Amino acid sequence: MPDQSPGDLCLLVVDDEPAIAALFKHVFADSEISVLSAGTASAALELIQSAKPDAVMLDVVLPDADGLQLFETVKQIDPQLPVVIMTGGQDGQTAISAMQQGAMDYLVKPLDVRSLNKVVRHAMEVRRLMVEPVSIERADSNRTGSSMIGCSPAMQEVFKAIGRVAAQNISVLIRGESGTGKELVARAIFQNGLRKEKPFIAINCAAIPEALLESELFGHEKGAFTGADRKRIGKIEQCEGGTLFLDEIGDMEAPLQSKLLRVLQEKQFERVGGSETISADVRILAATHQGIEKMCESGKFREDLYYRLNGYTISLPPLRERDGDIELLIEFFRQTANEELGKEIGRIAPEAISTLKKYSWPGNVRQLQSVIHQAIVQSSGSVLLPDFLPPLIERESSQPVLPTAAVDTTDAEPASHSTEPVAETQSVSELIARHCSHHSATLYDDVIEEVERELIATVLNKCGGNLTEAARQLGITRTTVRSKVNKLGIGIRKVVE
Ligand SMILES: Nc1ncnc2c1ncn2[C@@H]1O[C@H](COP(=O)(O)OP(=O)(O)OP(=O)(O)O)[C@@H](O)[C@H]1O
Repeated sequence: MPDQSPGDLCLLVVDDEPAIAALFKHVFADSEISVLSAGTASAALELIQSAKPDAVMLDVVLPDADGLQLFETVKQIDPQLPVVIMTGGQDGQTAISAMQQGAMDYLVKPLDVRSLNKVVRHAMEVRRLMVEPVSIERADSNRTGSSMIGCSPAMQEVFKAIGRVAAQNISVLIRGESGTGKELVARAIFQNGLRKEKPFIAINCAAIPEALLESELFGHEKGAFTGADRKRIGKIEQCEGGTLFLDEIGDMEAPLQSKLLRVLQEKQFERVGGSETISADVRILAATHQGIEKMCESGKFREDLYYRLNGYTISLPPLRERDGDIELLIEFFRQTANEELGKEIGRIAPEAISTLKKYSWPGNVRQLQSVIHQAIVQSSGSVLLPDFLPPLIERESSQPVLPTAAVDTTDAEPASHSTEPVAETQSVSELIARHCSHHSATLYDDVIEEVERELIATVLNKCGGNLTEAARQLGITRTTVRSKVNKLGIGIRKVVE
């Protein structure tokens, strides 16, 4: 078995054709994913128990067993292990049966590197969401998984609410601005719920175009629309008995809202283009950063669906309203960034902490995490000084505090905004020189990330925070702009969709 470092992910490829395993080994050669291979079902079962892979690629035809039978056994050993079925073009029915039995996805041979890469990375993320424990308020050094930190009264209420609601089989609506920790809450509910041994599937409704979202959720029959050359099993069917997390539910369009309502009320649905009624036993957790009540008033969101989803609501406060949490989170992210980057920044200078505390954190915890990470990348020495913080933080913190009404709030109408580029005006060569002077081992990623952050913030600023217009000017989709804003922790006071 290859050496595996603790943070490494492990993929098991089960196929009797050595060329297939060789292809996977080649594709992930320089990555954090180590590839193990098995040519028979019995070898696969042994490796699943001994090496505990994070995902399995499974050929349906094996010399000593039928792939689908093996899949059933794998499910009994570990029902949360994502399994991707690999089939020849003519095995369509097998792939469908596998999906109905709960396989995560399938790939048709000959495999193409792009879709293989995408499916494997998705499987790893699905596994992470299911098994990475979310511990509440424990930031100790033996941590494995994500911690949810917070000592503020508002977060204490959130922790209590998670405890109250997790073991009840009801829908939960999780509300809060972007980056406040909604996904963490969803995972904590799942992990403490009655369905914790069953799958947890997350779907970001804003990240998938409407037409695809319907078939992603409900599946489709062959010929349901142009391009539907095979029957497809949707996430609701795959998630049978489990928990489905619908992130950004406010972005779901009306026809889909009706279909989802039926799943909640009658526990039934039909695949796109199908007439067979399928029963659905899923617990729905939904999240939104939008003012759903206003969307109900304006007819954009079905009121009956809102009431159904809102069996219980957990509202995450924005970071700027969490007294005491910023210091805890700064310390937590200092430790995690040190571990991740192999740095030894022992403490954060009191001036830097006070600057960070004065900032309004429109991107919430995600933005704070990104700022600390970025500052630690750039720091030399053992103390993080204010000089290593992005200029925007210093600039805003030295100004009088803005009234709360001027910043983005979940229920506010899209209005005025203020999006600022993160870095001071500088030439690209200055930016590169600055990064080079930190002798980082992630120079490429650091520079590209800063350029991306600067570019997107500048264009958004120019477009008055209008994501659609910014996307048009940048030549990328609105979904991509939005996910970059989140990922890069770009501070926006107001997003205009
Ligand atoms: N209380 C917390 N303690 C530690 N880390 C946190 C906390 N809240 C959020 N985070 C971290 O911040 C990042 C963003 O959290 P998460 O994705 O859960 O936010 P979100 O509200 O779902 O965002 P979005 O609406 O943009 O999807 C994650 O890396 C998460 O681990």
